[in-house]
Amino acid sequence: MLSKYRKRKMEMATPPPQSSFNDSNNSHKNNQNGIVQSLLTDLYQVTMAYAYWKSEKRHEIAVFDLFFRKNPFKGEFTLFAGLEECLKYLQNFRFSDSDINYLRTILPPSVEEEFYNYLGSLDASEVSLYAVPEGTVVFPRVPLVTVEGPLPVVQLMETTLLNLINYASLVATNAARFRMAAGKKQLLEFGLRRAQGPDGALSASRYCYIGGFDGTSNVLAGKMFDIPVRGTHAHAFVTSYVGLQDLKNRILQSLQMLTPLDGGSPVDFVSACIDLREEVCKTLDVLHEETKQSELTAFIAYATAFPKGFLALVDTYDVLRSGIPNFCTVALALHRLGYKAIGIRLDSGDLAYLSKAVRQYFRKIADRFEVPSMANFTIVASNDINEDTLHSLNQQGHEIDSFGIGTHLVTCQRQPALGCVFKLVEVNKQARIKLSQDMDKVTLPGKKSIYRLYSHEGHALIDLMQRPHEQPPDNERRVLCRHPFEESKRAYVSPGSVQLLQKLYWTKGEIQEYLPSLKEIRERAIQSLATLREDHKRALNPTPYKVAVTADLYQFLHDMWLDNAPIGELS
Ligand SMILES: Nc1ncnc2c1ncn2[C@@H]1O[C@H](COP(=O)(O)OP(=O)(O)OP(=O)(O)O)[C@@H](O)[C@H]1O
Ligand SMILES: O=P(O)(O)OC[C@H]1O[C@H](OP(=O)(O)OP(=O)(O)O)[C@H](O)[C@@H]1O
Ligand SMILES: O=C(O)c1cccnc1
Ligand SMILES: [Mg+2]
Repeated sequence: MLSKYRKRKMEMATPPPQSSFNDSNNSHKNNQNGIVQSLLTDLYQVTMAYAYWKSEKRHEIAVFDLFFRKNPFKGEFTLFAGLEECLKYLQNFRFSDSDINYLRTILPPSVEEEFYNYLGSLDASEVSLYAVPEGTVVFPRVPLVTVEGPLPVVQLMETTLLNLINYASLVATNAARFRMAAGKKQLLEFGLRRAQGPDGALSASRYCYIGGFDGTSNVLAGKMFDIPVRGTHAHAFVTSYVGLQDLKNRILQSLQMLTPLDGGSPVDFVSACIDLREEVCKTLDVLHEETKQSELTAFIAYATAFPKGFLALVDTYDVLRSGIPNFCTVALALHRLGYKAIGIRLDSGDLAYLSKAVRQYFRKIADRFEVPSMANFTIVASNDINEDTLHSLNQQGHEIDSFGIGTHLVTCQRQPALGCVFKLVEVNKQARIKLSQDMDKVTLPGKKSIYRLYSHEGHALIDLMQRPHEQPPDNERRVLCRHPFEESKRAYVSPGSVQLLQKLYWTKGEIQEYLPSLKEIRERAIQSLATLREDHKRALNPTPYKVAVTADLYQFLHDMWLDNAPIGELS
């Protein structure tokens, strides 16, 4: 059954009626982040809009490309994310009376009143937005989004669109890298407490899910985005208990009694655990005096509260001498009442060594008590885990089933920003170019059609940009693909299949495409990454994926470059 939040999301896929563009309250609509609104921009966009308006450029039709120049994390791929938020931003794009009143207070008094009337009349109905589908793997210089519309209007959108895409794509890519490192193990995002503010945290939960995480600890993200929420418990829970006496009064009030799964009379769960403790310790070669009774108390309390979901944090005192014997004691007592404990979490120490040792202990318990499933208790690991830790753990061998990852994932500590830019490529059908000493920063002028060429085996081979009037590539024809800047780098490609990368997502004030659920985007990301050869995805020194232009676009670019580059004078 669809949850009510999912249903709301499905409704969002249908564009709102035209009249909704003029609603006065443009935030909190369609589940959109309330901070995302027209004023969430840099002042210079507004001042440029005024200067455009004053110089009668308001009807000029501009085309801007949004792209990045370098893949993050020393990798050779990026996952594109944030598109749905961009479309919702376009739906709501409008300056309210209070926005305009505020702008009056920050712009100079010389700004003409007529400009404010103009701002008040703006919406995104004359704007068209083309984009690569969210969750697609993308590469440097390829326009992820192309926006066409009146020059001042599209200019006003630059910063917001970049803001919505930069972090979303960065953290989704980070998550995808953690996913590749973790193989099929469960990945949980635990970043809320470490993220860059509440909005950073919500974005992280949402886009890590797209990138391949299985769930989040962030409850609000679960509610808003229909992401599975998961969690264990903290050290505070363990250290808050002093000993079994903490439970004594409660026993009298029947609070630590536990009813067997199949019904029947409640049993004294504390005594059930105490009865098992000696034998568990003997099996694990631990003196029962070494186990912390306060920890056992905490575990009993947690298991009584969640007999079907008992997972214990075992590293508060000593994993092997206390945490594991105490966990096994409670797990066996639960088992005798028909319940299955889930497992344990390790949050310190050598996670490879400890997980293997813990697995051995579980096997001993499974053998001794003849409960084979106890060998397979889930082992969750957390504590400052990053991508390299995952690779290292794989090399060492480990027995971890699930990773809880916070800081490194959501803060993208290894590379805290993706450098997406928004560059003008055409005005009134005339191509524009931005030159730079740095070749990588020269823009590709004009509107472009973008294709992904696949091998006969289905691997992505190359992304090809061409001028709009050129014949699209097809699998009947060998096509010359050129490096945009380096003359000697070129190759003929005979594709097995060809995909047009960008779709028209927004025009005439309406969303044009079905907006997939997060789960569907996540699925697309998995499929899109699967088309990428392993050598492009490997962690160390991956092979760059080729991004090319046709001979026609190459010529056009270089002619424009020469036309626009000033000729120096030596003296
Ligand atoms: N087997 C391992 N191989 C590589 N890295 C590991 C391994 N086990 C743990 N780590 C990482 O090593 C670091 C250990 O950090 P640190 O020494 O601060 O933690 P700790 O002392 O074990 O625990 P804490 O300080 O949280 O009580 C963590 O980043 C953890 O993810
Ligand atoms: O390590 P991260 O990848 O950020 O994952 C989240 C961390 O948050 C929790 O404890 P917290 O760090 O708040 O306290 P602790 O380190 O003292 O256990 C949890 O136990 C993890 O260690
Ligand atoms: O549920 C957990 O174990 C959890 C949640 C957030 C941070 N650290 C751990
Ligand atoms: Mg920690």
